[in-house]
Amino acid sequence: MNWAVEVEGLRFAYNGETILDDVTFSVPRGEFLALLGPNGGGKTTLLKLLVGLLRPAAGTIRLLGSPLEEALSRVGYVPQDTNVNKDFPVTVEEVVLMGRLGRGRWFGRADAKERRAAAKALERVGLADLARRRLGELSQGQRQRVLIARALATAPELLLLDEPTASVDPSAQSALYEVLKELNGEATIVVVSHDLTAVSGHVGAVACVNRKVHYHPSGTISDATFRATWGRCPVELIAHGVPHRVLGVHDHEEDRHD
Ligand SMILES: Nc1ncnc2c1ncn2[C@@H]1O[C@H](COP(=O)(O)OP(=O)(O)OP(=O)(O)O)[C@@H](O)[C@H]1O
Repeated sequence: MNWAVEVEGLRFAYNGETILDDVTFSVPRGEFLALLGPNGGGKTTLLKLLVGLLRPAAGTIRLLGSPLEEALSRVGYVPQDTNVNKDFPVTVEEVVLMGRLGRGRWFGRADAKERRAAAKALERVGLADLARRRLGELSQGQRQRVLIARALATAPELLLLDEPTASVDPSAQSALYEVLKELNGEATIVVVSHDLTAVSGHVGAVACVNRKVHYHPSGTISDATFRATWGRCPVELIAHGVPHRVLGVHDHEEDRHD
């Protein structure tokens, strides 16, 4: 099997408090995987481990068939926190170019090819008109889209996104998932999301993260896993009409939904 992500026996603790415990799962290349789970379950921590921002206490991580450090140049990462220093004088285009240029190069020296790649990435997230604007002048949702464009500009083989649509309005949200779906033709995608409706329409697989990781290749979560992850049957999490392909069939559904 050709794997995009291989995690084995992963353990991580913050200040002695175990956040992820003996986590083992693999993601095949070409997958579109959503990481779901309760607040504080460890989703962001897991992504940070996958891009080498945190080091595990135990276990191994391989990406794209190579040890993590060797693969990172082929991996794109969109972090959750898009807050920037509003006075930092950097334009939208420059931020996107930062994704493309290697270490030791200044973004002022980008050549025409790199600028075209940046422009194309901005176009894909619907921000072509804002290329010359200062990042600090943008709304949070727009900044989130700039960070996605920065990751797209590197043409990653594996793209990891941490709640990329958290501050994006509903129409831009589905547009972004369409972009991700299109990109999925070229890259394996792992996205953290709380938006089950958006997730259910687009992803192929889901993984529930809460100290452990339960991977579901078919995109269906069983009632037992839901309980193990959220600690209860989360009937209130089920948006009406969300396909059960993602949510699975719940014991109480017939009683509580009409
Ligand atoms: N820098 C840190 N120092 C200490 N504890 C941390 C730190 N960052 C996160 N934590 C703790 O680790 C746990 C997991 O946090 P994490 O952000 O990975 O969860 P999450 O599943 O992404 O949550 P959410 O859905 O709220 O974004 C939480 O209990 C959190 O308080």
